[in-house]
Amino acid sequence: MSLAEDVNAYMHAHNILEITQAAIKSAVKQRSPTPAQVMAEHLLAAHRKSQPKRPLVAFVLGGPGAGKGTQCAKIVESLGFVHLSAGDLLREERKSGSAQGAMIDEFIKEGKIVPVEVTIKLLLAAIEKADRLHNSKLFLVDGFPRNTNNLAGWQKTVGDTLLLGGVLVYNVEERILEERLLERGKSSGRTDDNIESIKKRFNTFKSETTPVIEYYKCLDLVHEFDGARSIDEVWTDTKSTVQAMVAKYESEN
Ligand SMILES: Nc1ncnc2c1ncn2[C@@H]1O[C@H](COP(=O)(O)OP(=O)(O)OP(=O)(O)O)[C@@H](O)[C@H]1O
Ligand SMILES: Nc1ccn([C@H]2C[C@H](O)[C@@H](COP(=O)(O)O)O2)c(=O)n1
Repeated sequence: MSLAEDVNAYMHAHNILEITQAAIKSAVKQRSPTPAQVMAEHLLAAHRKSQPKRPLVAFVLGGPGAGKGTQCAKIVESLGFVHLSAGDLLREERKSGSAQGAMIDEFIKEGKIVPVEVTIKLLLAAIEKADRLHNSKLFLVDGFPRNTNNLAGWQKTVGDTLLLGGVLVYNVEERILEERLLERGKSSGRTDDNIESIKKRFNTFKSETTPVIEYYKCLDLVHEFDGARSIDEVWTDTKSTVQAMVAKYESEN
């Protein structure tokens, strides 16, 4: 095959003429003073759309009892997300009775954050299972990343293979959180819904989770909510934020 034939075959196989013409059309249509930029953006968007869809992840953070699980349940019901709670996965793993289970038990009672190697394995297994069995593409990762160790583990293991659409953060003052958790503790059976563990969890949230939220604020990914309002009021804001996140994801992917 001659060089010219080889080039023609490559251009034909990859639709290069059609792709280029569409990029030129969009620059001309806009009468843009910077056509190269418009064409580059058009080509990039076309490339993104041609790639397999990366799942969308929204992290959900806030103090203990801020209403993360409550709002996640509503997002699942109304917007079709899969909800993965790091705390629930750890509590489930604790039941295994292994040495790891005993370690998790101790960390939870002490309000400390379990090393990320344990948590990330559980989260990724759950994401892969939902993607494989149900082709799920929308995930809420609740209670993660809780500290810089969680954050570094996510970046190292997941990186850009999943698309982080945003971080939902529920703000509620400690006095209200304490009331909610003590009330929940009457029936939850949780080993950390008692006043000693609650105080430790508050300290961990302030010293370890707040810096992670600040980090994501710098990346302009944080959506904050006043979580002290009624469940329905918080939901109204949550719903519109998550709907906008999904709309952006669908249009760009
Ligand atoms: N907006 C709200 N107003 C009043 N009570 C609420 C509100 N949201 C949640 N609750 C109640 O507060 C308790 C804690 O809520 P939830 O379990 O959703 O919080 P969480 O942030 O997931 O907690 P944790 O981090 O401890 O798992 C529950 O009993 C729930 O019913
Ligand atoms: N990323 C995480 C999430 C949770 N844990 C442990 C420590 C928490 O106090 C506990 C309960 O979590 P919650 O249900 O309140 O989200 O689980 C952790 O170590 N790492």
